[in-house]
Amino acid sequence: MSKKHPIISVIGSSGAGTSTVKHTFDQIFRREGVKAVSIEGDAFHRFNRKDMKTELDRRYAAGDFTFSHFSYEANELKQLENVFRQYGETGTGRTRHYVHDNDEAELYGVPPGEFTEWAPFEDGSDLLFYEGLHGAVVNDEVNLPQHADLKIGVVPVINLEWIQKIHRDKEKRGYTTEAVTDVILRRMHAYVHCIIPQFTQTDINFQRVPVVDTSNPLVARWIPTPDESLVVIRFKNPRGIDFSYLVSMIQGSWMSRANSIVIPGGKLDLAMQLILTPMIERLVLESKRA
Ligand SMILES: Nc1ncnc2c1ncn2[C@@H]1O[C@H](COP(=O)(O)OP(=O)(O)OP(=O)(O)O)[C@@H](O)[C@H]1O
Ligand SMILES: O=C(CO)[C@H](O)[C@H](O)COP(=O)(O)O
Repeated sequence: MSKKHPIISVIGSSGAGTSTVKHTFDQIFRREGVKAVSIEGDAFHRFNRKDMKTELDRRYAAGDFTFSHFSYEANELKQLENVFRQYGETGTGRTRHYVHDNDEAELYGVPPGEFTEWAPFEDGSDLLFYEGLHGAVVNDEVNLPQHADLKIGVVPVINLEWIQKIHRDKEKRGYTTEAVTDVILRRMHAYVHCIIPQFTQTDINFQRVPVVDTSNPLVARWIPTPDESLVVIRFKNPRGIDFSYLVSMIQGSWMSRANSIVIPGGKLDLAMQLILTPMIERLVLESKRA
């Protein structure tokens, strides 16, 4: 936690929708005049695409079938923790980009599967925004949530998460369904051990639930739309959350537990604005007073 230089950490598996959620945050930052600097979790992968393949082959030959981008060891989590710590203390730090596809290659001038050079954050930011796989990991080496002031989980139910990943990886990154299915299978061990434990560390989880049949996610022809889904929003600590205000403002919503509200999928953006804007305002106000 850093009152002076706050950090927001948005955590989700690959294809969960963290980049989509970042868009909503960007709108709030713009409207509220908040200057944020951002980190993508993929910037902290340990290997470029070619070296990752070599490392995977080496581990396979040695009988390790559980290694993947979800594994702690495939990522520079200590470096990430150092960036969180440094930003919290001084408001400075650095990041880079992992380039996934040709569009990003054109944007960053680096081929797909490579990293850009490290570059310092712009000076004078109000907060740091992280979005990625590992922003709330606690293990023997790191404790990331202790540095973050607001932790958000983006966790569609698993069939939907797979559909979102398969469609995004096919359309934007040029992979086949079979290749994405292999990746999902290979990542399952680390999904259970490295990804999901984080969602008990998060302050708020947004869980999209389809209300159409997704029994076979591998053959779904499109991603269930917002109108074909509900979102469960769960607050770790419901104290101070004005549920009656939220339920009255978000048409069609209801409380399913004392700390959870269910909203129609199409109201996700509105719900995020209503819930997150005052939280972000408070973080920035307190940072200016610290
Ligand atoms: N609320 C939503 N409603 C409908 N589609 C969504 C929603 N959230 C995400 N998607 C779709 O799911 C796919 C994956 O989303 P996104 O790129 O945001 O995932 P991600 O978590 O950032 O993935 P990665 O970390 O691997 O880059 C995209 O095609 C996106 O349009
Ligand atoms: O989205 C991901 C993790 O969040 C990617 O799977 C990871 O960054 C590796 O990318 P690629 O398979 O394109 O080299």
